[in-house]
Amino acid sequence: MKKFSKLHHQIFSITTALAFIIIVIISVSIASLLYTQGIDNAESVLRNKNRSVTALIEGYVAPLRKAVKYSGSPESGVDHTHYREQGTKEEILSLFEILQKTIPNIHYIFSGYEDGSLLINHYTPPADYNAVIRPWYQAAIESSPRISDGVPYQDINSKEWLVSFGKTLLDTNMNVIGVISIDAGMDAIVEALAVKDEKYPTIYNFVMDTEGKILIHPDEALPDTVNKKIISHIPKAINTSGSLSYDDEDQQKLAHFNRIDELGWIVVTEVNFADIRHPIIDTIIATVLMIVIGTLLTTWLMSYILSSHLILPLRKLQQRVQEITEGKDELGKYVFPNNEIGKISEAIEKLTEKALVQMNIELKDKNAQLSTISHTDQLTSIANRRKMMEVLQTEVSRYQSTHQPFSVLMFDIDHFKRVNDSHGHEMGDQVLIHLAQIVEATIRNTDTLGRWGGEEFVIVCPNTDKHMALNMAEKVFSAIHTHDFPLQINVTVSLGLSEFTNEHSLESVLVEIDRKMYRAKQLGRNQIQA
Ligand SMILES: Nc1nc2c(ncn2[C@@H]2O[C@H](COP(=O)(O)OP(=O)(O)OP(=O)(O)O)[C@@H](O)[C@H]2O)c(=O)[nH]1
Repeated sequence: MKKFSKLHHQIFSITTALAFIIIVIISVSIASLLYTQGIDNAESVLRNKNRSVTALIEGYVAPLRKAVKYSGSPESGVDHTHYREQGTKEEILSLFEILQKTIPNIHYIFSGYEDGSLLINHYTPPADYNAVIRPWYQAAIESSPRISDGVPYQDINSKEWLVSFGKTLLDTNMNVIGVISIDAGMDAIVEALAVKDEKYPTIYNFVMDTEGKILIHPDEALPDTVNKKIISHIPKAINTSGSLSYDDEDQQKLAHFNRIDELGWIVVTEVNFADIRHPIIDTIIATVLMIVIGTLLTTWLMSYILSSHLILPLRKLQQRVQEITEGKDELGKYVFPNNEIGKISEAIEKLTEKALVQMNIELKDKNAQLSTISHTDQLTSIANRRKMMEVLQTEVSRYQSTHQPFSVLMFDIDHFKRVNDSHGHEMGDQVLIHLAQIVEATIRNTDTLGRWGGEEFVIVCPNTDKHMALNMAEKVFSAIHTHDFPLQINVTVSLGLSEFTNEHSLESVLVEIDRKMYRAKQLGRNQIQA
């Protein structure tokens, strides 16, 4: 039972070890897959957000820039070279009015001229106002002949953030005569940049210029500061976009950027790396946990099924073999399973039965040998005293039930000591053997000769009365007298005999015969006392 439990334990251990190997392999593969996928997902979220914000900015800015371009070009029907003339001034202001109505995002549209004058609707500049020294004017001069980059600034009165686009006005000789500029509110852009993401709460967007100076940022403290770390990772090639990661104050960041070079802006969408790592790790833990539980349950179930298919038949087989070897008369019902175990069971059973039969035969032989040994005198090979007692008891019992006569003879070699002393003990043995053979050959088949001890012999003669016993004794005497013993040793015996009667018991008849034999000795030996 213990061995089978061990087998069960081994199957369990092996399958569990296999399960762990499978778990480790699958878990590592799935974890790396999930990690890569998670990062890819986060990158794609960043990319899409960045693209949509960029598209929104471009969509917002495009009409403004077109308006700047248009209002400074001859297609507008206004000739700025005559900006000092009242008619032209009115035409310009009327154009500004129309554009402002057509494009609601325009906050201010105005033009400044080399003489420092300013043309703008609904605003009268102070007397000392000089357009030429204003930042928007300077920016347009710097960018000339193209439209200046979007320059964000905060309105002094309303504190509102605005972005300004300006373009130089040129005469036919390509000399600068002034600058036309449009200011637009940035609320829509700021709002678009500030939109949060549910999955990654730390995602935010911001805009910087090509030197890394932050132009628009949801954190109001950051505009005008320079982010050197990210700008060093962004390629210089114009209108490029891509993903990057960098370390910002112990925070690893993942970012996507989009250069809008006609504005001189770079739109960046970034997220704290920890923010994307956490959900990925959560997913990995949940998945690995499911794999562990699933694999362990499956393998344990398999181990249980395997064990019950393997161990149960083996247990039954063990029980069966035990019943056979213990020699149970009635064996329990046993159905041989229709598989290799069933075949082994049958073979073992046959083998066990065969071995048992063989064992029984050998046992019988051994018992017979043992019985012979225990009833035979080793030297003479005739019955020993134990056997003779049994024969006597049988005869006494028979006598008691049938009253058929039986007689007992007992004889002892005369002066046997002298034989030993003069010829040696081995010669004495030879004499004993010869004597036994002679007497055995003389008596009837139904009589039993036995060695009573030493040089004493007993003959039990069934169906023999005293008269017949005397005849038997004389025959024995004559045989001994006529036999040629080795070394011409003269062998005689003294014999006592009795017929068993009603007055006798086994003990008393033996005592009586022994006395008769003693008397024969005393009367000179070599004689019969009946
Ligand atoms: N060689 C041999 N001698 C035996 C055996 N058993 C008994 N003896 C000897 O038989 C002798 C018996 O001697 P005693 O009892 O003195 O009798 P005895 O010499 O035969 O003289 P009586 O019986 O008086 O005629 C002893 O010397 C025993 O050692 C045996 O198996 N082999």
